[in-house]
Amino acid sequence: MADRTATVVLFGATGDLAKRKLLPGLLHLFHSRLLGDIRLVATSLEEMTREEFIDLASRSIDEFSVHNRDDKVWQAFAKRVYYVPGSAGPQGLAKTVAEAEAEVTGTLPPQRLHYLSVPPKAALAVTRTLAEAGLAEGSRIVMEKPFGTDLASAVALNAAVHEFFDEDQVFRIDHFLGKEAALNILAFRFANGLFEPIWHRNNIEHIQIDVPETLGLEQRASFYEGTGAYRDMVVTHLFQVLAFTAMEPPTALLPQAITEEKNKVFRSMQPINPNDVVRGQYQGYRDEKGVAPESETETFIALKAYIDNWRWAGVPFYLRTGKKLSEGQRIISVAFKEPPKSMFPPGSGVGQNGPDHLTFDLADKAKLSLSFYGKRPGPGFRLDKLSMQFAYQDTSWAGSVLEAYERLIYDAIRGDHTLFTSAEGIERLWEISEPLLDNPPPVRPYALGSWGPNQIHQLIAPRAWRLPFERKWRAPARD
Ligand SMILES: NC(=O)C1=CN([C@@H]2O[C@H](COP(=O)(O)OP(=O)(O)OC[C@H]3O[C@@H](n4cnc5c(N)ncnc54)[C@H](OP(=O)(O)O)[C@@H]3O)[C@@H](O)[C@H]2O)C=CC1
Ligand SMILES: O=C1O[C@H](COP(=O)(O)O)[C@@H](O)[C@H](O)[C@H]1O
Repeated sequence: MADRTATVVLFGATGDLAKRKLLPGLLHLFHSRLLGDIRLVATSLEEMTREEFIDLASRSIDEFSVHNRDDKVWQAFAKRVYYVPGSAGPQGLAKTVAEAEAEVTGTLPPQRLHYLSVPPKAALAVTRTLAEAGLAEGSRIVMEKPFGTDLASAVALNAAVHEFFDEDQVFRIDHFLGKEAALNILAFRFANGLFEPIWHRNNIEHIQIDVPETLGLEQRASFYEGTGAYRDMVVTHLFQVLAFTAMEPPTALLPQAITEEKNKVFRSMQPINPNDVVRGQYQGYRDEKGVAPESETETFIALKAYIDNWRWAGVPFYLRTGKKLSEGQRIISVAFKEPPKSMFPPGSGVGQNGPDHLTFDLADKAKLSLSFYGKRPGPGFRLDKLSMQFAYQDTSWAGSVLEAYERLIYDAIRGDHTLFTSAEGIERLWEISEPLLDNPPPVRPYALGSWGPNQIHQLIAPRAWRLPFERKWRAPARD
């Protein structure tokens, strides 16, 4: 496959995601030579020339790429970039793709990958355009989340997509599943004999999946107003991460095996009870450009979820995410049960700093830590919370990390579905969301830079949110 060329047709090429992640990611894939030659056919609603788009791409890469730009590589890539506005219609698109592929050599035709980086409401129109342009057959299509906005729309969207594309051509992307740190959950759980034997309700008291953001709307008000934090982050990323954390050992590192185990988790999830949900809206949100003055869209959500199976019955999973919060973090905390009896006398410190935790930090510079009680040196028996920590930055692999979108585009071009989500899984997640979507609790205001509305403490009591950490992570040796 490495020498098979690819044509990436990027819809929504002038949008936020394309500028921040996809254009820098495609340049990096081209530079890394993981794939054969790449052509990019960019398209959006904006009327602009090819030169103007290349200029936009160049500026985006300068601003957002995490890799150093090599000018020679950029010049070579820019020659492979084409632009066609949506107004050119299916024929115009087909013509530009033909032009882009005209000089491609090789025994096999280029693998076409259509990336739909467009708002959910535009996805269907784009699939129709592709079919009318004769670009559906033999191609692969990447669909961005959220896949629909509720069960009915997800079912309709899947059915409509299947009119033009077979399921094996469809790659529903969830970039959290492409993050190295998320993949490391699988490695940690299933490549070691250490933790899996205790990874269940007998030993685990609760789990937190906490993804606060300091970011605001970032010029995405029109998208966000109709979406909100639950659809933008929970029904997508946080539930997918939950599935990696909770699933049974898959029989193989293969798409069907992984998808089946994730779907079993989703099937076992109890419907989300609106009484177990706190919705919030940051103060000033309604004054943002593009936001309705009486908007009820939540910019924050915290909830309690249950997986009703043998492994997890009765273990609460607390999920939290929101905009304009105090810190940007992506943390999974696994809280272990405390020992049933303690020989240590009151005042010795045992249990005073919460339970033992295994913590996955899903940041780009991923970390992992295990906290436990240990003895403080000196006379008597004073206990304190200690931890063992691992950071990718401490290893010689730090430079090998592929950004999540790079990894997933690479997989999609090669036809590997392992890290993509299935129609069945998505529909089940909308199904368990119905009670909440039908009957959402009121949105409560929260201060900018806070951790959300006060009600979050009642939601988790008698436990406590782990973020903010009182104790700092050890700084990685290398940065
Ligand atoms: N931004 C992010 O951080 C992330 C976004 N996503 C997902 O990516 C998708 C795009 O998001 P984002 O880039 O933020 O959105 P933007 O609103 O910034 O960009 C959307 C792009 O789609 C184009 N577009 C809009 N309507 C149509 C249409 N009917 N036909 C063709 N093109 C159209 C827009 O063109 P024009 O500008 O000319 O109107 C624009 O280029 C969404 O599904 C979102 O959920 C997923 C993960 C992260
Ligand atoms: O999908 C989305 O994810 C980003 C957060 O992703 P990250 O990789 O930067 O953590 C979020 O800001 C955005 O609202 C959402 O659409």
